[in-house]
Amino acid sequence: MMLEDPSIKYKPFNPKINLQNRDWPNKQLIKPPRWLSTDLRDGNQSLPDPMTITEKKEYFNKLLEIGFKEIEVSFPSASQIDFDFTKWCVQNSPNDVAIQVLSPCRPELIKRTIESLKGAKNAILHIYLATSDCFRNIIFNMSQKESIKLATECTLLVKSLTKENPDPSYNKTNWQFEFSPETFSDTSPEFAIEICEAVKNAWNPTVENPIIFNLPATVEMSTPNIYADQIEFFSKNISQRETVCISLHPHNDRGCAIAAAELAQLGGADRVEGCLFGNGERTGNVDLVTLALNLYTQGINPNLNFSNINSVIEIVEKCNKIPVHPRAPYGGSLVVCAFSGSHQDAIKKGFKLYEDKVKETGDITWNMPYLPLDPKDIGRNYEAIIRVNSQSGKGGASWIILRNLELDLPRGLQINFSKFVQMETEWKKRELKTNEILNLFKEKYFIFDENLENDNDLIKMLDLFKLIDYKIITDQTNKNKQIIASIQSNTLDLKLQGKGNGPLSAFANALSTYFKINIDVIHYNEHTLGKDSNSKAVSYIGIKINEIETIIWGVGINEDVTESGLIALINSINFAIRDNIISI
Ligand SMILES: CC(=O)SCCNC(=O)CCNC(=O)[C@H](O)C(C)(C)COP(=O)(O)OP(=O)(O)OC[C@H]1O[C@@H](n2cnc3c(N)ncnc32)[C@H](O)[C@@H]1OP(=O)(O)O
Ligand SMILES: CC(C)C(=O)C(=O)O
Ligand SMILES: [Mg+2]
Repeated sequence: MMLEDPSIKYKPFNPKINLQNRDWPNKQLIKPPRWLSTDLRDGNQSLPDPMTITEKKEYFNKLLEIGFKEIEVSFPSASQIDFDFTKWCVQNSPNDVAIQVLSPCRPELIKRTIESLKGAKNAILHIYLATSDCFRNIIFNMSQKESIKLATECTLLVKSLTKENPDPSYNKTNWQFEFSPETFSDTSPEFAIEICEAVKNAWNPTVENPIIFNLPATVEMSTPNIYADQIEFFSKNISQRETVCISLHPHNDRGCAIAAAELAQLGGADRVEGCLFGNGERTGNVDLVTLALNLYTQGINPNLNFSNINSVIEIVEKCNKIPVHPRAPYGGSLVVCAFSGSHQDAIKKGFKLYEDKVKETGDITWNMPYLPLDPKDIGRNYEAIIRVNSQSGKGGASWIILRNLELDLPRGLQINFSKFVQMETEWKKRELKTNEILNLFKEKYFIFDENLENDNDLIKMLDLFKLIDYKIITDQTNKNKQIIASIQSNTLDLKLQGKGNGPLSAFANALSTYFKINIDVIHYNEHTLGKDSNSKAVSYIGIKINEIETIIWGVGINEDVTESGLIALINSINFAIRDNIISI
């Protein structure tokens, strides 16, 4: 049960950090960090079913494809799979990629770990020892002094077995060394410096080959500004800073890992360790996809390529056996979808302006309501952005019609169609899929293809009038038009005649006479469909019958623009017959 007064059980985190004049709040991120993927180690160790070798290989190859140059591939002393996979990496990783492996500060495990790297071109040997009071007291019963001694001895052991190892199987490797004062986020800042100074002295790094101090938020203890302070304090107080690479390893216990990683980079960090989509112990490691794409949307190349994010998600889900959350930043399946009407309206208008601007000026600067990233940049198409349910407005359905049928519906027709869509979503109590919307549109406005059997059955079932033939005669004296047209339904075969100042008004008059109604053409517009010489024309017509307020819409498509208008008019009559506005 939650306590009414949690302060009797939980104390506020206070790292007692002595940082005067902190610099990080005035800085901005201007370049990407060195990235390390720990998917195959920290991510893997947190899975209910750790990856098989086959899965690890597949994952590793995807990490290479994304562009990772440092990959923590295993904990070789943990299992034969990890050991064997490390050996596979030694054989198969490209020359410019460093494989990293982890071992606790336990000499026998360090020896086994280094064995797995025999023959590697580039390797990072990573050891860890928890340094916080809590861990030292509860787990190891070790004083600060004893911890420094163990860390130093283990570093010297690593040194003798790696960069100072005379064995030719080891001395050709380009060795880097990483030390993690595990639980750094809960460690006294002064003690973190003290133990890292001892390790640094033991390793003896150079500017060309710096030591990596990985400063993990093993457990996220506080708001991200505190982590940034801890990193800035470390960065300002560690000696020979130029021989040190400061690495971050934020976990996400409080849900702030992204912010912590970003602010801590401002605090002076050079490198970030994390996992794709934030897999990892408990609430996970920091999500490298989000960090990288956050940089990208600020105009900074992150050096990681997520041009085909779906292929990344596929591998991550398959190998981790954990789904990527539909709302995961950037990658989640629902992230580039708008269901709500006002969002759809804004996105639709934004796209229209953007596409026109690109066409006219070549300027591709992105400035889109609700979409911080162009979905195409990560391999997503625009079709899926707008989806339609009961929360949608006219813009959503008309976007889908535009994108799929190339029909740029006039506003009045959009409003008219959206009422049918609304009824359908409420009746079905769910989202309408693209095909359902397209079929609904075709059915409501009779956009049938006579070459399709199904469509032909519908034409017959609905008893629609079709335009069979027509002739336009121009009166040479007053330029008026006369139309002689044949229209046909299942039961009727009609020859109609009418006059007007154009083919449309002549046909409207012919129909008015036959149906004994008054037809007013209130709206007409047309555009071409497609871009080649065989393009068809589409016409949209809005009519009023007997001065009734409701506008009845018709759509017609034909190679000939005049004929498309006549078909649109016939379809508006079909619409009126179906809705019992006129009877035959
Ligand atoms: C924060 C992190 O993610 S750290 C990485 C954690 N990852 C893993 O643990 C995955 C792989 N681990 C394993 O396969 C196993 O735990 C092994 C092979 C490392 C060790 O297995 P075991 O020898 O059976 O020991 P066990 O797992 O029970 O570990 C506890 C022992 O290690 C000691 N230990 C724990 N952490 C550390 C450390 N950082 N440095 C040194 N010793 C440590 C404990 O004090 C304990 O010693 P004790 O048995 O004398 O009390
Ligand atoms: C081993 C270390 C770096 C770790 O995973 C952690 O502290 O979270
Ligand atoms: Mg970790």
